Amino acid sequence: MKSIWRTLTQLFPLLPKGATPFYIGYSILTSMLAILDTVALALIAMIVTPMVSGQPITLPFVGELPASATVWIVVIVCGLFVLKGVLAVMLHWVATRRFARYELEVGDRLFRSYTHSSWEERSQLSTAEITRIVDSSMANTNLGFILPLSQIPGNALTFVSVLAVLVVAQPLSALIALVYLGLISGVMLLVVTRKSQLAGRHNREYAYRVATIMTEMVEALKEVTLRGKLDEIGKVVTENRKIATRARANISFLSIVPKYAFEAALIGGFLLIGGAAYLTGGQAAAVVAVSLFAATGFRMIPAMNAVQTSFTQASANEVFAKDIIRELGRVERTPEHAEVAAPERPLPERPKSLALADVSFRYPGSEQNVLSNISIDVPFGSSLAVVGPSGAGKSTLIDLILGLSTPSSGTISIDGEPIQSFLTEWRHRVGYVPQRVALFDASIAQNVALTWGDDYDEERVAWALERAQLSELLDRPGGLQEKIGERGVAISGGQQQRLGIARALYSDPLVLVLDEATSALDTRTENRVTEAMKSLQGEVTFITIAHRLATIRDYDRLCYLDAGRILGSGRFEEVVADVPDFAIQASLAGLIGDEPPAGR
Ligand SMILES: Nc1ncnc2c1ncn2[C@@H]1O[C@H](COP(=O)(O)OP(=O)(O)OP(=O)(O)O)[C@@H](O)[C@H]1O
Repeated sequence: MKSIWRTLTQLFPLLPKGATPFYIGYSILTSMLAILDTVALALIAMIVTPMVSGQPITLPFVGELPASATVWIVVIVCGLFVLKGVLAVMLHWVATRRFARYELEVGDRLFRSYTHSSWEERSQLSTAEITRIVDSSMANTNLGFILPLSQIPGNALTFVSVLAVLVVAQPLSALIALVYLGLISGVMLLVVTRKSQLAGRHNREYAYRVATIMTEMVEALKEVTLRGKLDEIGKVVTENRKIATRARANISFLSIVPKYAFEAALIGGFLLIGGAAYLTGGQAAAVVAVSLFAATGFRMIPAMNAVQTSFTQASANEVFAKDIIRELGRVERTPEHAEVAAPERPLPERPKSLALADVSFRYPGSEQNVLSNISIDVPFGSSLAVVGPSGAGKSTLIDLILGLSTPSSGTISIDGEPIQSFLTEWRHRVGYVPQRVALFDASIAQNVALTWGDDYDEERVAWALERAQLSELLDRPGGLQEKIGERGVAISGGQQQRLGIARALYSDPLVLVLDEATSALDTRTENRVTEAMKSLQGEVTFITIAHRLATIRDYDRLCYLDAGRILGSGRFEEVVADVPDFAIQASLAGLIGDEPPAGR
């Protein structure tokens, strides 16, 4: 219980403006509805004894009434119950709408924080984790944690006020009911709440593992199928699902246990209270005590049950509330504009050069620099190729140039102004073609324009496809509107890569960054693509990572990276002359004489 309270008090300050007063107001209104219940029950308690004995009825503030007024009092009691029901439904309707609004707002905040976090932070989260944090965590917190807890004051008040009625009418019965029901409640709270907390944690953890394994399996579906690993994955999924489903079964079971335990307790209460009244006042007293306990117990027990159910539900979902606290806490610590700190300036209309000055970079949590003291000047309109062995830091360098990562030290600037000053526009003007183009289940045009709607320029899509030597796709029956399937399964690897090039060209790039962008193309198609892109030279700046050296033979400048340092830079022949390892590669590629330069 302590833990639930702590979680609730940590959560409230992080929720949208107005949420805390609303939740408190909702709790108070629910509690006030409980008063209607109590008034109705108090009326019943006041007419029970006169009904049995046939004496006149005495009501506070009203005075004495004849026994014939009983019928009217019963009508008033029924009216009060109906009124309470109607008001409760109306209140719940308003509340659920408001809760949904808070859920949306918090989800949006979390998603914005994800999209505005640093590239390194963003790339560490899996699809399953993002979905859980942004979508299901707040839904579960709202419906499974806050809503049940806000019902507790009302139900607790019902219990206390009905008990007060019993205290006035039958103090001994009230004392017995309090001790007896209190004991049962205490045991329930201790056992059921703790077990629910554990089941909630298991459910969240193992359901998430299942979602992660599924995503990984789909990513590697071909290899997994070929190696006959689908059954093995099936077993791992089943093991994890077994724990998750068992946890959900436990939550469901634990939420109904109190209901039956309290119902059984009602019978025990009759025996205890009836027995005590019989021993102290005889049979008539026993009948009155049992009738009173029946009237009050039928309200007290459901109220206790509701309190317990609220605790069970809140315990099972506390783990989601803790997720929200952790994530929203992180949002507070890193404001959403962390990445783009200052108001941005427009990018110079005709920028002259991109300069990296003494740039070093290390990944968060890593002890070593991946790039050290990199200085390069790239005049706009020229071409730069980054070459070097695997793991040298080429892709990391590209991420820095793209403005995705920020240097640990040193600066990247355009005409002397750090790229952070116009980061958003800079990113828009960079056309990036990765090794593996990420395609989605939409039309060719949508994939080229990178849009999930229909706000694209058909002519420009066709132009970009033509430049990328992909006009063949326009001949398909559906033309630009033809769907390419999930992850582009309906087109070949080379077509996927050219579609990536078309996507980069579509956005009118100032710089084209190609990361092994033609590796899946046959030599003829690669030549055609290279030739088509050459026509852009002078207008567009090319920055390319290439292992196939023939593609970058004519580049204005090559930069050879090894272990994060530049070992040589200049035109192709200059790097061949300066870097023995590159000379060997060039020789193996048949781009220079059979032997690497003598003495190297
Ligand atoms: N997110 C990351 N966290 C920590 N280290 C990383 C991360 N990404 C890459 N590295 C490390 O940084 C170094 C440079 O990696 P990078 O991908 O830039 O090399 P590369 O030259 O592009 O390699 P390749 O040609 O094989 O693609 C490697 O040692 C790699 O293990």
